[in-house]
Amino acid sequence: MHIAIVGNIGAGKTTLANKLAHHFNWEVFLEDVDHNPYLKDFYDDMPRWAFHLQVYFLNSRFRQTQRIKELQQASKGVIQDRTIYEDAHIFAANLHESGLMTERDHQNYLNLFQSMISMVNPPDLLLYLKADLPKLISQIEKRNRDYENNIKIEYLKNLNEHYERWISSYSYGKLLIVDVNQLDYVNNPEDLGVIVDKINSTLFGLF
Ligand SMILES: Nc1ncnc2c1ncn2[C@@H]1O[C@H](COP(=O)(O)OP(=O)(O)O)[C@@H](O)[C@H]1O
Ligand SMILES: Nc1ncnc2c1ncn2[C@H]1C[C@H](O)[C@@H](COP(=O)(O)O)O1
Repeated sequence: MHIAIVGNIGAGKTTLANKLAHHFNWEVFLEDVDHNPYLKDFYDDMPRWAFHLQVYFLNSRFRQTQRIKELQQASKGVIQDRTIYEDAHIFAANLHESGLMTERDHQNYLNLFQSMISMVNPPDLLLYLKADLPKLISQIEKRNRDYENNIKIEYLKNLNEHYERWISSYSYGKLLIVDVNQLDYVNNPEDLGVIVDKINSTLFGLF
């Protein structure tokens, strides 16, 4: 079983991934943000570093999907924090449309993505954490990563629009949309229970 949690920056993916992995006693695969050699430079100068960052994320996410495949073959459950699909359909697409990645770099990137994607298994369940801008902003502030302090509201808004479009056409497998605007699964165990029930119902038909 493989559940992938998707959503905008600050939506609460990592927090939920850890809690669900604990609840189901499954392996968790997180994004390795702290060792990313391009992220800080990217936020300082997006046009300069967009392509480098996307290639870095694509490769690290692809390697992760191959490790997830091995665990699935061993019948182990996996919770994944963010997917390779988001890199291409959300982030790279947004950078290109916003004029922050050139047509040439975007085409080059997409060719690489197409070569890789045929070797990626979609998750059994895609769990989309839907959050409005005020929730995203307050949670990014709460996390307080210095390089994210200057993220523009427009950037988050554009990403949210890409998420809405992508999710409305997602067809690789089961999909669960959870509106997290009013949920606080950090402080309220009942809110985590609401999500666990929805997952059980979508995946196993329980409840
Ligand atoms: N539903 C929630 N309610 C309250 N705080 C949350 C919620 N989800 C996440 N947080 C807090 O918001 C911050 C960002 O969450 P995080 O899981 O790192 O988001 P993401 O991985 O989607 O970028 C963290 O400080 C986390 O404790
Ligand atoms: N593909 C990506 N392009 C640009 N930025 C990305 C990409 N994937 C992740 N990021 C950024 C967004 C955040 O600043 C960090 C971590 O993501 P988070 O949503 O907080 O888990 O990396």
